[in-house]
Amino acid sequence: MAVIRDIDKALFPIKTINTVVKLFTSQLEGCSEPDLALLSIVTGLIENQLTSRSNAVQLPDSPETNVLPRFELETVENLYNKFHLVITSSVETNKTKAYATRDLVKRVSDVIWNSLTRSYYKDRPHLQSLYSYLTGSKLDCFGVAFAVVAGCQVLGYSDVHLALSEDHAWVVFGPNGSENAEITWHGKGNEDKRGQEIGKGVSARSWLYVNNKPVICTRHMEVAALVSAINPALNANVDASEVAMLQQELLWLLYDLGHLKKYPMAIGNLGDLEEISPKRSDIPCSSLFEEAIESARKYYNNQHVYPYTYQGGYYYRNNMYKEAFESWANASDVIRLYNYSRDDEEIYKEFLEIANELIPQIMKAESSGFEANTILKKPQCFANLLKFYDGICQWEEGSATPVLHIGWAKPLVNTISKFDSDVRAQVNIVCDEEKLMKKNGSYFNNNNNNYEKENTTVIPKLNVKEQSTSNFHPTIEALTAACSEKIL
Ligand SMILES: CC1(C)CN=C(N2CCN(c3ncnc4sc(CCF)cc34)CC2)S1
Repeated sequence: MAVIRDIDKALFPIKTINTVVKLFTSQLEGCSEPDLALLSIVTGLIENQLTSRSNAVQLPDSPETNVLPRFELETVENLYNKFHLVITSSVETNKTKAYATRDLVKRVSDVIWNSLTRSYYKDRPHLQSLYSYLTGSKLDCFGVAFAVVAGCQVLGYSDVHLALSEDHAWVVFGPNGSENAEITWHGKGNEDKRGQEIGKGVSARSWLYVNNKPVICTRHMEVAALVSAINPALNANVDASEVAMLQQELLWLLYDLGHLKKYPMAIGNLGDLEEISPKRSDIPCSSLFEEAIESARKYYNNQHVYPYTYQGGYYYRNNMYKEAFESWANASDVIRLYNYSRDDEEIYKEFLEIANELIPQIMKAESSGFEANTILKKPQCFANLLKFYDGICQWEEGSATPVLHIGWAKPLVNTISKFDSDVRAQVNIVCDEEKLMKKNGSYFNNNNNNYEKENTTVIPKLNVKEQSTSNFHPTIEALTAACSEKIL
């Protein structure tokens, strides 16, 4: 029989957000390993109760007094014991080995996989927690990965950990996490590769596997992943504010304990929540977005895109268009060195929205009134715009699947031609050859981490004063030339 510690039982029935924070603190600080199953059941229970139709929208006042519906210990204990039973009854528990094996990890994945509802809408919200698994036999792709790691924790394999890219999850296991395995599906209509090693072939060059720089979680970072995966959405437009407040309080707890240092997306999630409802005046959301970028540069050799799109989105929402262009150019600087593959739809949609929705809206806003400080007069903005497009062109280069199509060209030409020729004439990008050595062995195989060395940044040197040829992708070269002849 599984046992929930007495110190945690004393916190039930849970009635306020602060009590949940105390439970997490007790798990994160008070014991050797936080109990993933317990914490996922508790957050899943609260999220599902507060985002289901039956719940009227109530405005919370504060974590201390914020009243939640009562969550009884018995409810949690029953689900907790059910998970332990599902796992221990299906996988032999005469644990002999110190480390997990590929066979063991695959068998735990099979237990979860074969107990899911036959067919259901996989992208529905609120399918990420063990509560969803245990009460509805439904999990999304992240939820399956998390359940497998929680299952391996139940079996006593402390070497099995969650590995996270920006759009996929798998596990590492064995001595120093030297082994890895797929344990869930990815995307639509793709055969799952469960049990296999992580992409060795072409997929290793796709953004989906972040050039072998995934976030490798500790148990505490797996708690950060389950908290990040909390979804406060009541519907497409409204969030349940108590759930959002709970997520924000738990992310601050994890941040203050240092467990977000190597987790850029969790820092970005906290930044988004802080922008909506600031809780810590000493740490503005803008500095959280910067921290996420610094973390990705320091620990993941700047191979992650989302830290820059978190920041770009923030600047865009706050009408800081010059800064948004710089963030998006930096995002493009990351994607340029990957090969586009069919597994990369999520980041494709991200760049498509920036290029064909956000930037055109900015150009419209900037060329409507008599903006005194318009970005249309700023060479730096034009330069970052070209860098943005050039990175996408380079992303396409050498890829089996094309990225750009005519739908990209119209907004692109429209945007470039909004800048006067005298402004465009001031721009010159001197690209660093090493940076452009795309796709040959050295960049993808070298381990010299350009971002670990202090202040060593390998980025195109931007010199907006002198004239000189640039090494743009031919498409950008042609478009820029066409602009100069005012053909467009
Ligand atoms: C700038 C954005 C469009 C805003 N939200 C973004 N995300 C929301 C939160 N996301 C995440 N947040 C924390 N951890 C993870 S692990 C993962 C891969 C599947 F397991 C995704 C993800 C994904 C990215 S990127």
